[in-house]
Amino acid sequence: MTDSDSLPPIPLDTFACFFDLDGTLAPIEKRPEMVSIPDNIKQALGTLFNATGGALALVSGRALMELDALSAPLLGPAAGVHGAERRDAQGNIHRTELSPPLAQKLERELTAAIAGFPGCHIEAKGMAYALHYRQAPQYQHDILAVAEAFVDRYAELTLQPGKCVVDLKPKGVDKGAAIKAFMREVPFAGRTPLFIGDDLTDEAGFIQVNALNGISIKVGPGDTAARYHLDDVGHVHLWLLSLVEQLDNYSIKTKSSVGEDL
Ligand SMILES: O=P(O)(O)OC[C@H]1O[C@H](O[C@H]2O[C@H](CO)[C@@H](O)[C@H](O)[C@H]2O)[C@H](O)[C@@H](O)[C@@H]1O
Repeated sequence: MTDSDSLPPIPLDTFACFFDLDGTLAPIEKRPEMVSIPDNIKQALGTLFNATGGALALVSGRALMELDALSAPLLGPAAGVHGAERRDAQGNIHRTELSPPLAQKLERELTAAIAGFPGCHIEAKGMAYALHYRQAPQYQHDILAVAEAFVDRYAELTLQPGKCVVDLKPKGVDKGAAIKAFMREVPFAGRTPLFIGDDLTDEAGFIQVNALNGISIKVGPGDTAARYHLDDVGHVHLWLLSLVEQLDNYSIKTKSSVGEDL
């Protein structure tokens, strides 16, 4: 791992960029609905989207609809729910779904199972359920026990732990598989992948990107497969803005050298 000053140069015209959201583009908040991405960072994402020829995607544990709302006006390729839903560059949506009766049953049963733990709440994402305990960390073990019991009962599900949360998601779904799918498609194919994230769900993405000789960046502390490191969301923002600035400098230089030739 290296510190924020040691990230390699990223020639955007040859890179494909994948960004996690919570804890990476936006700081962690008490509740999911309190999160926002600053306007200048959304603008930077738009600039990077153009500079990569559209090879830029958010890859998040959140539902796709929420990703779109949080990153608007950007509306490009994206993967939500840890990769269970993915919008490719053509706008086609690929979903790993649970049957509607099973999804409704699970939501009912999970809501009942955590009702005895005040401060904990459930985030239903269609094919996955996040059990949040940030407001009541004393229930961490109880919430994990609930999640494990459901995984034992329902063969379709697997656990995805995260920051003060445990997700129950469909088996076979992870951020590495989502990045792999993007990297097979235009305009991602043939480029060098870069993925930046902060949490356990991002580790599958780091492993995939390392296997493709890309750049994996972990935000914050903790064991990781990522090869590079940024300290926190503030450093992620500064680094993104520096990538945009490099583009601006390049275009100023290009314009002035064109001017000299005339
Ligand atoms: O893959 P990500 O984009 O990082 O999404 C991971 C989870 O993020 C959200 O939960 C986390 O952020 C919340 C807001 O800061 C925080 O309150 C919570 O404790 C964190 O776990 C989101 O709500 C989940 O659905 C995502 O899976």
